[in-house]
Formats: sequence, structure tokens, C-alpha cells
Amino acid sequence: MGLAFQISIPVTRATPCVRRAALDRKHERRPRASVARASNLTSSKKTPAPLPEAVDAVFIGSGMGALTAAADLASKGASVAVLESYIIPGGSSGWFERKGFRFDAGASMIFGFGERGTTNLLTRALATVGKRIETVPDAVQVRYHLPDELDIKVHREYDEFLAGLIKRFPHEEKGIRKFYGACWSVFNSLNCMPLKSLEEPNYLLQVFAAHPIACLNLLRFIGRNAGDIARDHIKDETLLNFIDMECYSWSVVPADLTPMINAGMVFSDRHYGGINYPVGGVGRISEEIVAGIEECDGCSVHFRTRVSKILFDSMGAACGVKLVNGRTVSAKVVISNATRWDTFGEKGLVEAERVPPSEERFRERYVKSPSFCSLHMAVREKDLQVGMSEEQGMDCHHIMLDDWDEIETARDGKGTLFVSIPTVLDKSLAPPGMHIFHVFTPSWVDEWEGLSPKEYRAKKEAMLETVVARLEKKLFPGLKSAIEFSEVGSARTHRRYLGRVDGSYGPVAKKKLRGLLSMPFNRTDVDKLYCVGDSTFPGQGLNATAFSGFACAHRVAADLGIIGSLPGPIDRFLTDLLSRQRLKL
Ligand SMILES: NC(=O)c1ccc[n+]([C@@H]2O[C@H](COP(=O)([O-])OP(=O)(O)OC[C@H]3O[C@@H](n4cnc5c(N)ncnc54)[C@H](O)[C@@H]3O)[C@@H](O)[C@H]2O)c1
Ligand SMILES: CC(C)=CCC/C(C)=C/C=C/C(C)=C/C=C/C(C)=C/C=C/C=C(C)/C=C/C=C(C)/C=C/C=C(\C)CCC=C(C)C
Repeated sequence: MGLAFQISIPVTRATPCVRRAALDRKHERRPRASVARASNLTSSKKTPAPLPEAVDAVFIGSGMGALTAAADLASKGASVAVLESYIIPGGSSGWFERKGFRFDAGASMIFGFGERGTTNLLTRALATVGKRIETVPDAVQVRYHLPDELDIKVHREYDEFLAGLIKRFPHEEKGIRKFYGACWSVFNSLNCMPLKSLEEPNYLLQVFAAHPIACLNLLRFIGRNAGDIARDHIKDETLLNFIDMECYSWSVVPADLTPMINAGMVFSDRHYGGINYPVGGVGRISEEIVAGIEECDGCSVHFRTRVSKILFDSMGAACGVKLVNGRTVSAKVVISNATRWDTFGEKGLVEAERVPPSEERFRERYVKSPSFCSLHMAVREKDLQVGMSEEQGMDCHHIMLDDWDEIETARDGKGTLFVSIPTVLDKSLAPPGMHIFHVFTPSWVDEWEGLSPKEYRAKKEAMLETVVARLEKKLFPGLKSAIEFSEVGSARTHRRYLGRVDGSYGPVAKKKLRGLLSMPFNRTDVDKLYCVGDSTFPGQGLNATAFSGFACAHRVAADLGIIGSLPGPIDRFLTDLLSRQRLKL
């Protein structure tokens, strides 16, 4: 990156958001809360704001990473424009409605909605723009139905979860306590410090000075993977298989490839802040953040607005974007929430000759994870032969696998099944007496290519048939005849509606890497171009991308001179040093 990047452009306007944030800090009270109503679906339906000609920051996409960064920058006084190609915000955390049902497009197991600590990043993302939404606590994060008759519930109460696991593996009690204890150690270190950009040296120095022990503890774990720590303490192969599944269920790779920092977050926050379902559906999160962004002066979110190219000035710095309709928006910085491959790949937003060598290194280390085949079903409760309420012992989330060898590889609905029944927690999502079943299973785009429309439909039907038969046999007798209607989304559907290359769930390590050390931060090697979302540190997950959003906003705010940072040359020297050291690893 050239020197031009350091030029600080003061942004002095005091928008209502800035004033509100300052007021909140002064009086140490929570920002004004607006508890969202399930029926309020207005944010993307009101009259669209005119597209601005120039802003401080232009965002490509409105996934959780972009929305968090845009909200944080807007609350700091920057003018932002968020450009989304689809008709609603949220990307993978979007939704769709059919016949009185509101389906979550992605999963409904939501981390980061706690009330305490600093890791409650979704609560915080909403709060930056004065919003808050009502949530329903989930008593069980997930119930596993696994080979070797392993039936384990991950209770919200940590001791209850541990007791169940130790009962099944009494000879491994010590190892179980040590492994999950290490996860708590990571989590507690993160949860005591403000979470901002690790590529902003001023913040790093401050956080090291204020929390030296926590920082050293994180450094101890940042280059390690969960599998290494598990194998340090546990020998039982079935238990190690279980820990692989614990990791795979959100990282889509086994424990050996799952960064320990992320495992620490997920395996502890589910018992600390808990898993909480947003009343009215997961889409409420992005709807509310959008509403909050639009309340800030000079800030707007635009739908049906696809970016075709990133524009560059004569010095080679990003300076705006061009839309598919030919219109342009100029900006002091450009922030891409599209995946790394959609930003820098062949036919990406950056033309080939400008793609920096560091992106080649990224591709040597990370590959696209598979996509999912998603089966959305409207189900009549009365036709199921199993109690569907929480009181009757029904859990909202289930994971099912028949054979350990098929955890990652089985195709055509024969591998891991993820089941989400959000109506167990929130009845407002469906008409009375009805449930929503969202079942998804790994699937690769190549399975869906080259099919005629008839073959494509037949493949979807076959997938539904296989998955429903498996669920009926093991978990939900009566399911087939209880289905009122269903919709199947393939990897092609994910690619089309989420704008994600091959419909991928996100980048995963190609080979064993040193934890999170080589995951890129938000700056790129193209001047004034940043990335945000799951192609950046710390990776997939709504709260993980919310972290990347806060980190991105912090680094951008420092680069735009909105917040203080070290003097330009020192800042640049230290940031480059850090990134060079990381890339060597
Ligand atoms: N339970 C959970 O924790 C949960 C649930 C759902 C999703 N997720 C995860 O959330 C993460 C996704 O967050 P993210 O921030 O990376 O983003 P994202 O992929 O969800 O959103 C990116 C957005 O950018 C838009 N976009 C892409 N290219 C564009 C272009 N050229 N012009 C305009 N718009 C464009 C897309 O339409 C999409 O809305 C993923 O890791 C996903 O798996 C987690
Ligand atoms: C300088 C350096 C480098 C260093 C220094 C030290 C320090 C200070 C450090 C620090 C660090 C940090 C801050 C970090 C952070 C991190 C974070 C925040 C992380 C987070 C994470 C999270 C995650 C990963 C999450 C995830 C989640 C998910 C993915 C989920 C998913 C789910 C699903 C899919 C569901 C399924 C199931 C069913 C349905 C059943």
C-alpha cells in the first residue's frame, strides 16, 4: 500500500448518531432501545433514498459484516452508502416469506446476543445505532444424534452439559474439563477487553497495557487449532469424533483445522450469553440495523443495487464503485462485503492487473467450503407423532449423522443433517398449529451444474425425499405426511441470492494452518480498499462477521481521521511490520 493511504481526511459533522453516542458514553447508559415488533417488516419497503454521488465509505453488500461496520462508522459521524444487489438486507442472515410463514434463509442458531461482557457483538451492533431487539433464550443450543448412540444435549447451563458428556465418557472426565476449560480461558480473555481492530497499533498498545495477561493468553492460543488442544487432553476416539462434530457444526471443518480462538468463543458463549432467537426471525437483526443506519445524517442503504466494478484513481487507490446500470458512487474508502473470490477472483470486482500478490497467498491457504442444500418445510403439528413444544422436550436445533466417515463427504443428503425449528421458540413465525423446519446438509455446486430444468427439479425432490426419510426414521415420525409445502434451495440458489461464489459457506483452511494467524484483517494491499465479512478475521458466523465489522470500522475511522491513531508513519510502519510477520507464518 502506498503513502497516499495515510492521508487523514477529517470528518467533523456531528450527526444525530454521533451526538447520541457521545451522550450515551457521558451518562454511561445504554443507547435508546427500540424493541422491534415481529410484524414490523418496513425497513426495506419504504421509499428508497436517492443514491448519493459521494460518501466517506461505500459498502458493497449488506451482510452482517458490512451492516455492523456501516452502523459503527455512521454512529461515529461518517457518511456511508450500503449497496446491496438483493431486495432485502442481511445476505446469509436474510429471510423469505411464503403463505404466512417467515423462513430464515440461513441458520437460526444465533450467538452474540448476550447482555454482559464485550463479546455480545450482535447486541452491540444494534446498540451502535440505538436499536435493540427482543430475543427468546434457547435452553439447549443443540441436540446431537450421532453414531455410537451418542445422544448429547448442549444445555445452556454449562454444568448440565458437562455432566451429560462426563456420564457418557466417565474415563475422560479430566480431559473433558481441561479441553472445555481451555475454551473458557480464551473466552474470558476476549470477554474482558474492548474488541476492535488488531491492525490498529494504538488500540493494540492500549489493550496490551490495560489487559496484559488476557492478551498474552490470547497470543498463546491464536496460532493453535482446537484439535491440537483436544488431543493434548483426550484419548478416546469416539469423544474426539464428537469434538470434531462440535467444530464441524459451525466451522465446516474438523477440530484439527478449526482455530482455537473461534472454538473458545463458540463453546463458551453458548453458556455465557447463551443462544437467543430474535423474535420475528433472524432477518429482524439486519432490518433494525438498516433502520438505525438510515436515521444517521448522510447515511443510506440501497437495494437492487449491484456493484459491477471498483473504481481507482490515478494513484491506484480505490475511489468509488460502478453499478451494473452504469451509475457511480465516489468514496474516500471502498469496503467489500463480497467474498474474497468475488472481490479479487476471475470476473471479480477488481480487475486482474490490480489484484495484489497477497491475494495469491490467501488462495494458497484457504479454499471455498461447500455450500448447503436447504430444505424449508411448513409442517402441521397435529400430524407429527412427537411433542413439539419446549415443555414436551422438543429442542429447536438438532444435528444428525449416521456414520462418522460421512461427516464431511457424503453427498445427496446422506451426510450431516442440521435441523432448525425456530417455531419451537417463536410461534409468531408461522400460522397457529404450524411449524417451520429448516433442514440443511452440505452440498457442492458441481452436483447441481449442467442439469436441465426438469433434472434440477427432480434432484431437489430426491434430496427432500432422502432427508425426510432419514428424519422420519430417527427423529420425527409422521414428518412426510405433515408437510404442507416445502421449498428446496441448492448451492445454485445460494450463489444466486446471496451473491456468494459457488454458494460457498465461506473460506476454510486448505491445509493445517496456525490457528487464526494467517486470516487476513480488513485492510487489503490495494490502497483504500477494505474487506469485511467472513473472508476476513475471524471467519464465518454472524457474531464473527460482526467482529470483523467493528474491526473494519475502527481501522477505517482511524484512516479517515475520525478517531485518533498513532502518527501516520509510525502507524504505517507498525501495521506493515505486523502484517509481514503474520504472512511469514
Ligand atoms: N447462525 C449463524 O451464526 C449464521 C446464520 C446465517 C449466516 N451466518 C454466517 O454469516 C456470514 C455472512 O456474513 P458476511 O458479512 O460475510 O456476508 P454475506 O455473504 O451474508 O452478505 C454479503 C452480501 O453482499 C451482497 N453482495 C455481494 N456482491 C455484491 C455486489 N457486487 N453488489 C452488491 N451487493 C453484493 C450479497 O447479496 C449479500 O447480501 C457467513 O459466515 C454465514 O455463514 C451465520
Ligand atoms: C497482534 C495479534 C495478532 C494478537 C494480539 C493478541 C490479541 C489482543 C488478540 C485478540 C484477538 C481477538 C480480539 C479475537 C476475536 C475473535 C472473535 C471475536 C471470534 C469470534 C468467533 C465467532 C465464531 C467463529 C462464531 C461462529 C458461529 C457460527 C459459524 C455458527 C454457525 C451455526 C450454524 C451453522 C448452526 C448449525 C446448527 C444447526 C442448525 C443445528
